[in-house]
Amino acid sequence: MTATLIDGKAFAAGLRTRIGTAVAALKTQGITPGLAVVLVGEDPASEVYIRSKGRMTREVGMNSFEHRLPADTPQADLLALIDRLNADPAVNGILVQLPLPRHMDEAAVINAIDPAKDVDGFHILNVGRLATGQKAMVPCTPLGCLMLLRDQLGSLSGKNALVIGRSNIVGKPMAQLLLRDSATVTVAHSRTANLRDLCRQADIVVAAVGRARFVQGDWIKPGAVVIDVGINRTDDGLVGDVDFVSASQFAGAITPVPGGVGPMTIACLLANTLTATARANGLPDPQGLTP
Ligand SMILES: Nc1nc2c(c(=O)[nH]1)N[C@@H](CN(C=O)c1ccc(C(=O)N[C@@H](CCC(=O)O)C(=O)O)cc1)CN2
Repeated sequence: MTATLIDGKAFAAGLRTRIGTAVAALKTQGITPGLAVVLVGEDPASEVYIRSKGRMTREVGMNSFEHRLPADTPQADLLALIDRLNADPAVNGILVQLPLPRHMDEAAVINAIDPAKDVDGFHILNVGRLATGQKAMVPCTPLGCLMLLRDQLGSLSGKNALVIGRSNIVGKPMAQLLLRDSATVTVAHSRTANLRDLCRQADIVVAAVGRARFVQGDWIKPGAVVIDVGINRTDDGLVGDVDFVSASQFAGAITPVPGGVGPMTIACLLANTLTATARANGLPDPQGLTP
């Protein structure tokens, strides 16, 4: 079998076009969504990501506010900036780019963001709302994976889904979203025994383990849908957590790296900013952008 390629780049472009249309309609009502992105320090990958976020925010017609702080910024100064952004009516979404410098308490910083403006969906209130099936802001990468899976499979109900990785950003919210869609979900991680056997039973594999080419082709159940969240910089360039060449021989469909999940992360950030703007203005959630 040779897998169908899931083109996340094209899907994300289509999503951004729909978002742009919705933003244009909001503007006729005098509402312009605004997204504030905060970068502390000079991590080169983060620099690339926030540049792309700024550019794509402007391309869909939203206002982009970029805040760059030096790596040795005291945490109190970052919290003071977040307070100002929370109070600013022109700002509908706030994102603090991760990772933060080591002297900062990531949870304290994230939980200082107004949950209604938490377009990353990392605030403890949004985490709890997602876990209990309430209306939440949903983390961008797993939301993007869910959109790709639904597009590929239609219904996820009754599918065996294996999430490899238990991070707060991807693994845990991904498991919640799959459960919400009535998949039967297993969460595996670096200490899981018999990972290969678990993988061979999965109709859906979401790999977010952070190890280059970790998931081998012969672990994949023939016909399974494989979503690769990994972004690993190696001597061969950027590779995912799945050994793409061998997995393509077994999977029914698979995301590439680059060009798979990554572009969906930024498109879903814009989707969440639009959703936050609609909610702040008492409007219904935009269609097809929330789980
Ligand atoms: N506050 C947040 N911090 C981080 C998040 C997040 O969702 N919120 N996720 C990642 C980084 N990230 C967005 O911030 C991100 C990662 C990758 C991509 C992407 O488009 N990747 C491309 C490849 C780009 C490259 O060459 O590096 C792809 O996969 O095709 C976008 C956003 C950690 N921090």
